[in-house]
Amino acid sequence: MADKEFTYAEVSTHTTKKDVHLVIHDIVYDVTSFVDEHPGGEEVILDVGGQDATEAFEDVGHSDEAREVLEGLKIGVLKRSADDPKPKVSQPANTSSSSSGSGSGGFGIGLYAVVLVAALAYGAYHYLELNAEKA
Ligand code: HEM
Repeated sequence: MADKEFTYAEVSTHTTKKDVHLVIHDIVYDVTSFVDEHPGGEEVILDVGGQDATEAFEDVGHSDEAREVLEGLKIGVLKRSADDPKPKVSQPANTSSSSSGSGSGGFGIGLYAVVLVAALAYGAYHYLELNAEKA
């Protein structure tokens, strides 16, 4: 049977003690029945109710037993969409433009060097040719 898909917007409407969903590793859990039993207290779960609790859950270093409980609470998977709150990802937007800028600068200097060497070689060739004619 295919997993039911939930959007982040749907999950975020379940935030009360009587109805709390959360997301861990892109899986959606209905933890309503477990809130009262949670050894770490109900507060911490309600704090991340309706949100992505992956970091909170993993930071504690929950046991395999905790993961088994989690397995039983699964109700579906998260269907990500463009306007979801994004996990923190550094955007190297400036890096690419500045590196291409310095790249073309480097190429420019290289090109000057090639032209200069060619001009010197051409000059030297003519100089030697003139000297040869004189002799
Ligand atoms: C539905 C998700 C969760 C389940 C099934 C769950 C389950 C458990 C279980 C079974 C324990 C006992 C220790 C262990 O077996 O690791 C525990 C402890 C604990 N949990 Fe959770 N937990 C969940 C979510 C969270 C979240 C989101 C937090 C947020 C910080 C949290 C914080 C803690 C803490 C601090 C303890 C340690 C309590 C103590 O040793 O006094 N848990 N959890």
